[in-house]
Amino acid sequence: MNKHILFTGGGSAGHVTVNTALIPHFEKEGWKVTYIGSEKGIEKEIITDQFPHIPYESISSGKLRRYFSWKNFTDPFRVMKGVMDALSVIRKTKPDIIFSKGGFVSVPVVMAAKMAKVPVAIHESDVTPGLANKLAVPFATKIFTTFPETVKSLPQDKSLCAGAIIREELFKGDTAEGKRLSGFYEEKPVLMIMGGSLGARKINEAVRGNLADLLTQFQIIHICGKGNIEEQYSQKGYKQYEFIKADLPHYLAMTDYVISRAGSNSIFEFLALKKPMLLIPLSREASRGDQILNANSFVGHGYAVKLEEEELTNESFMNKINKLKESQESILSSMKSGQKAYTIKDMYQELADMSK
Ligand SMILES: CC(=O)N[C@H]1[C@@H](OP(=O)(O)OP(=O)(O)OC[C@H]2O[C@@H](n3ccc(=O)[nH]c3=O)[C@H](O)[C@@H]2O)O[C@H](CO)[C@@H](O)[C@@H]1O
Repeated sequence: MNKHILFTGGGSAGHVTVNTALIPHFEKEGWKVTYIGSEKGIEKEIITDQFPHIPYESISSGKLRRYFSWKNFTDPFRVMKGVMDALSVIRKTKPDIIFSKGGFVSVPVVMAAKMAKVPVAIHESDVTPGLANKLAVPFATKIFTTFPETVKSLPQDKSLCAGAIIREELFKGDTAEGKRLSGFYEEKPVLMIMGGSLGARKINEAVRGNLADLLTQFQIIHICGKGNIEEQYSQKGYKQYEFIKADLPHYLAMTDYVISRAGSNSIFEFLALKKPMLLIPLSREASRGDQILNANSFVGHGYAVKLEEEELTNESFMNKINKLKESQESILSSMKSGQKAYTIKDMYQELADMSK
């Protein structure tokens, strides 16, 4: 009988892309795949769009907030309902292993897996574990991390660094196709701006505030997030997108420099594709500060230039872009001798060995 793996993870694309990287390999090896996500999260759109044939099971899920909200009182009940929903999917589908990429929807699934005695692997992409994965750790059989330093803050007997798991299609981009799609045929270098999978208002403002100056130096692909396209800025050499799906590899292939938030998956993708990057991490005010640690680690390795959001002004933005251009050679040379990560095949083997 075919083996069966159940994936979970969602809330933002960063909690889905590792799953989308692994799913095709499991299918190629003849495994049956099921996905558990929330009814309204971005994971539903990504999974049902890329893998329409895979059963997508929605469960109830609360949001894990670090701030006061009346919903904090009702959400524990949603999480409990989520555990019961997940348990019923697990009992019905009988997976041999569960792989969780984190995000709040994954917590009930990991809890239910322990109750159903199914082995669970979780993957943590950031330097410090997110709240969802922190809650999941006691229920996990094994924990894989992207950054080597993360293992120190986890139970040693079940944690190991696998590195970033990167979608194979990202390496198959075609520069000519990127140029055709964007209509960029000038000699100027291409700058891609990616404000995280959900966009970033402050970065969008800095780009638009300096647009005339930037366009003298670059052709620009600006991924600005859902609802953030501002048509009045559209012009030759400046293309705006809410989110790029299947064509992302082509746009990346023609890209010379990147300006980005410091979400773990994105920055490891830029590293793997050798794109010098200016990182503007999500501030400590708006998050637990994980992106600042991710960015510091990359600056420390010589892969990136960093600008803190608190210091972001039109002037500092342009200064850092100049620094990025000046550092191109040294960044590319650091990237050549970078950390080696697990391949999709290595990760497949680890998970296959863990399954019942
Ligand atoms: C606001 C927030 O909570 N951010 C977190 C979230 O970031 P976020 O969801 O932004 O995640 P990442 O930057 O890690 O990954 C984004 C993924 O979306 C893909 N992509 C992005 C734009 C696009 O147009 N098309 C596309 O396919 C990227 O290639 C990448 O694979 O998860 C990361 C990994 O846990 C964390 O480090 C971030 O702190």
